Amino acid sequence: MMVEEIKLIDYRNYKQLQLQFHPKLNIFVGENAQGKTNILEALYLCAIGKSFRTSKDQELVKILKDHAYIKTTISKTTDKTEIEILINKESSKRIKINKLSLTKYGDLLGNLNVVLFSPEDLKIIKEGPSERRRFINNDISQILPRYYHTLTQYNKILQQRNKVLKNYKGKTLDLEVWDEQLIERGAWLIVYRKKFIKRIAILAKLMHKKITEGLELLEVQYDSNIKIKEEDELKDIKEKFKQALKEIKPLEEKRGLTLVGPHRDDLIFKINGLEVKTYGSQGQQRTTVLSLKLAELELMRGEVGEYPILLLDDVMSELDKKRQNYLIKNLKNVQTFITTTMMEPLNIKSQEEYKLFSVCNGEINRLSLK
Ligand SMILES: Nc1ncnc2c1ncn2[C@@H]1O[C@H](COP(=O)(O)OP(=O)(O)OP(=O)(O)O)[C@@H](O)[C@H]1O
Repeated sequence: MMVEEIKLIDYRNYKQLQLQFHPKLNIFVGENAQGKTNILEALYLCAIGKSFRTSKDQELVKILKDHAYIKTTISKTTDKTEIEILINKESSKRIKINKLSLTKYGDLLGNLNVVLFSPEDLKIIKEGPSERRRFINNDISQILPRYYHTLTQYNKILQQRNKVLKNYKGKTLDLEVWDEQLIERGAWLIVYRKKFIKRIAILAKLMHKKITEGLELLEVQYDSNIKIKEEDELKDIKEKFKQALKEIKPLEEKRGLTLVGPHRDDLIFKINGLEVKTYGSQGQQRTTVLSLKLAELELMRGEVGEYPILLLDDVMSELDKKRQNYLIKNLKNVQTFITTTMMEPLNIKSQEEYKLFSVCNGEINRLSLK
């Protein structure tokens, strides 16, 4: 799939903008704080429905304005889709697909698939489990919108269950109603995470092996606090989740919190048997993320039948020459959007293969390289 065109009105530092994109490679070059990432953010917003930088939609509206408008035209092998988002500073945003308003924001997912790679992604390796869960959730939700709906329901039930636990005053607690619902949704989420992680692990291992010319073996493992096994199916997972809740109940009553379930899942990354988070060098951590991103592209293509678009926000300068070349070489069939402050690291030869845009203070001009 590809984005043919974007229109922005009063979005971030753009007053009015209309751009036609190249089907393969689009490069945004400019100094710091000119509006390069804002373009990538607008594309991401059309795919996921929220920014990757803020949870506050009002921040996306140009200062001193009341509304922001974003429109993208997406073309796929079989059809075209128009996504429009109107953000009002005072109320929630409105989304339209082919002129029809969406009632549920989750229905946006799957219309435009995206993989984002930014320096922030190192958090997937370095920081706490919530970053890794976000990575898993974002990806599966794009491939399988039902996953997003189930996750939303699970989180609501979890909140309610936690409220009951928090108000526990030493009486016998009857959590059965909450447990049933939690297990129903939670086990389903675990099944899909298990499938997703198994596939991403195979692909990431392959990518990593190629990038490191066979020197490093990358393993991605699912770390669930419900002791599930490879062969477990939905009914086994439900049973184990139920048992785990039963065993942990006294501690949950003491702590006033739900302590087992997919909201506590994690991922483990290992290179040649050693955990990347603890023992990996900066370079190994970056390469692990690169392998993961390339794996995401392949996985989405396998599921959706078309490559997602790829947003590379300021990451090229962080990779060494070998990895940059590997990345560019592997993106032949993927519509890619790159932001950069310098052109040199990109090492792209033919002008036919890309569109180059210069970004300066919320204005964009097309450039050609001499
Ligand atoms: N709501 C807003 N209204 C007006 N301007 C905004 C708004 N939000 C951000 N900006 C401006 O957008 C610019 C930042 O844009 P962006 O994050 O795209 O920069 P960039 O070109 O990617 O920079 P860098 O190379 O430093 O990452 C800043 O000048 C900031 O003041």
